[in-house]
Amino acid sequence: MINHPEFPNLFILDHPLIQHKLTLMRDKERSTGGFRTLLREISLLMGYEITRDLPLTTERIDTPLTAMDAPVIAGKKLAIVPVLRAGLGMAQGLHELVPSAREGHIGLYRDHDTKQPVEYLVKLPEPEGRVFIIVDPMLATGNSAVHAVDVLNRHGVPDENIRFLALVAAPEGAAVFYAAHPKVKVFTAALDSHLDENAYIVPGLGDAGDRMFGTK
Ligand SMILES: O=P(O)(O)OC[C@H]1O[C@H](OP(=O)(O)OP(=O)(O)O)[C@H](O)[C@@H]1O
Ligand SMILES: O=c1cc[nH]c(=O)[nH]1
Ligand SMILES: [Mg+2]
Repeated sequence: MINHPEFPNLFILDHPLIQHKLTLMRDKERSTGGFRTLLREISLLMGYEITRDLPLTTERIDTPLTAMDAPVIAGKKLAIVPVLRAGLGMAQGLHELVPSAREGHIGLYRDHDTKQPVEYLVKLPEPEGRVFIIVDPMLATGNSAVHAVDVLNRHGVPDENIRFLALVAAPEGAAVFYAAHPKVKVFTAALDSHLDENAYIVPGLGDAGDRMFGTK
């Protein structure tokens, strides 16, 4: 994991398997089914990386041979919050790692002309004592990511209890997000080159929602 020198809250997950799977996903010939499978797999690997620092405690258990104090994850409970639609594919992978995690949903789409997020659904679990992981494959202008964190703040979740997991980020969006929420750590597999005139990430992977669901 590499902390980006320009954005103190941005971490690049450079594990070879994550990088390899991202390359397969970027390929425009990848089928809808292949894209969806890869998004689940890569999210599982990314989830493994970003949960490395979860605190452990011990619990007394009995093995078939003896009693022991065995390690278990301590403290805060997790909530996974996909930003609809494409975040749903990432949430699936994380749930395989932490089946007991609650799941909230934030429905947003980017307005074609203004590039501002339009909210159409918010449904979230109770905030108390919970760490929230927002998942959305694309962080382009950063407007949707900032909006999603604002929604959680209004719900009573402080920035310290929020993490953002993206697959690909643009420098423009990383800067916008850092300015708005410097305490929220962003984890991504790649920081790409730039945004094009339609605010798509270059080289990117296209429209993540459309590629995952086979829409246009
Ligand atoms: O950083 P931004 O410029 O805000 O762009 C990123 C957003 O765009 C995509 O969603 P989209 O609006 O395409 O909705 P969809 O998932 O329903 O296709 C993506 O999944 C993010 O939510
Ligand atoms: O490149 C981009 C930018 C926004 N949303 C996407 O799905 N892809
Ligand atoms: Mg889309």
